[in-house]
Amino acid sequence: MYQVKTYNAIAQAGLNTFTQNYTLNQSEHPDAYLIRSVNLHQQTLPESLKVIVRAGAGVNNVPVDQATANGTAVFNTPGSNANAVKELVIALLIISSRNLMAATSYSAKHTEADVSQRTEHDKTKFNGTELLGKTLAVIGLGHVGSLVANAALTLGMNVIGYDPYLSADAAWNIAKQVQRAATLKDAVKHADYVTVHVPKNEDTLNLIGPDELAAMPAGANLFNYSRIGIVNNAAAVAALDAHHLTHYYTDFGEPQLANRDDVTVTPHIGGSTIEAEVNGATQAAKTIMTYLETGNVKSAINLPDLTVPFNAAYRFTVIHDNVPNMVSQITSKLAAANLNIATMANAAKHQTAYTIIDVDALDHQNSQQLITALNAIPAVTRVRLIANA
Ligand SMILES: NC(=O)c1ccc[n+]([C@@H]2O[C@H](COP(=O)([O-])OP(=O)(O)OC[C@H]3O[C@@H](n4cnc5c(N)ncnc54)[C@H](O)[C@@H]3O)[C@@H](O)[C@H]2O)c1
Ligand SMILES: O=C(O)CC[C@@H](O)C(=O)O
Repeated sequence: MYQVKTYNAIAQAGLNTFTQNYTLNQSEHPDAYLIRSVNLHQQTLPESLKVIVRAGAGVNNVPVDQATANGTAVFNTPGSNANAVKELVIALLIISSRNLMAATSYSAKHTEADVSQRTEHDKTKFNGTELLGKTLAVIGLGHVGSLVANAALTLGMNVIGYDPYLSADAAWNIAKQVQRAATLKDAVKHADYVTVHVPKNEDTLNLIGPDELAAMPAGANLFNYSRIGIVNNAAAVAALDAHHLTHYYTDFGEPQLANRDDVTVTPHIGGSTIEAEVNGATQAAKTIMTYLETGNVKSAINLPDLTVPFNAAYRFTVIHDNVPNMVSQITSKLAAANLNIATMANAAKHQTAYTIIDVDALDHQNSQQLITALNAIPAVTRVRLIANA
């Protein structure tokens, strides 16, 4: 029986994906965490923990280095909530261009008689502009950014994209009418609207700072539905005070953003739709089951891709440092245990490597000794033995 610990509100429909081999929130020694936004940075990860899956995109709340040192795989659920963010950003573009916040609350301030007499007179106060023909800069063209860019094209906008790290797979998702900018400043220099869809990491902290804001034309509107810290909020507030920026929309609050008519803070609702929450939880549950039951890895944050059909009776998986001579050290332990290898595969990503070894026969004593011997190799961080179900 595998033990899963959940944090945050995880959609029940997703949790229902787990088979009867899984129990939820019943053990002090979980094999897996299924999380959303909980901050795990203050936590010491339990030794039992083999995998963390973030239902959603951002893993900045996960101590990935600590997880790697603990031999814990980290995954997210790429794209599971991208459509939800796209729809929210498109809604905000329309809200922003048509002055809809003020216009839709107009009648609440008036009596019935007022409303009937004054609407025609007051309508001029709510004049807006159209998105047709306006320019949108999309910074980051991954799961969310590509959907936003394509949707904005259908509204008749000129779309400029900037993503120096765009993967070949992601590039296939972007309509050819999206113009490619060579630099971030080039992307924003004619933009009426700028929207940021990049991961939060050391390189993207303050990605939109004073210089990038200054590069935007006067009157631009800025959207941060990625993470706090990617836009330098102090610089954004200064640009609003100088009336250089018209409005700043973000999903992430901070005291300096409160009580301003030119700032809209939504309460981190980018991925908060029923559909996205079910998608994320379902994808996360499947990822946990695949990893725990087969050891196969696809698109982990801290492990290389390695998928081997599981046809043998038993599988050893070994997470280890990416250093020379590991494969021969591992195979020598198997040879010492008199084990015949049916299949073996190894892959590396950055400082970490991963080895899968399948064997057809194994007795209990043999297996325990072998696990101890493999764990004794200094660069090894996690050894697992999986019996084929
Ligand atoms: N508000 C929410 O609730 C919500 C929901 C989903 C995602 N997000 C956040 O949105 C962001 C994007 O999510 P995603 O699913 O599209 O991620 P993704 O990994 O699919 O795409 C990110 C893209 O950013 C690009 N990129 C990285 N560094 C860059 C840089 N310096 N300049 C330009 N591009 C850069 C990458 O090449 C990639 O194509 C993440 O920060 C994620 O946490 C927020
Ligand atoms: O769990 C959430 O609602 C946040 C989702 C979002 O921030 C993400 O990174 O996917």
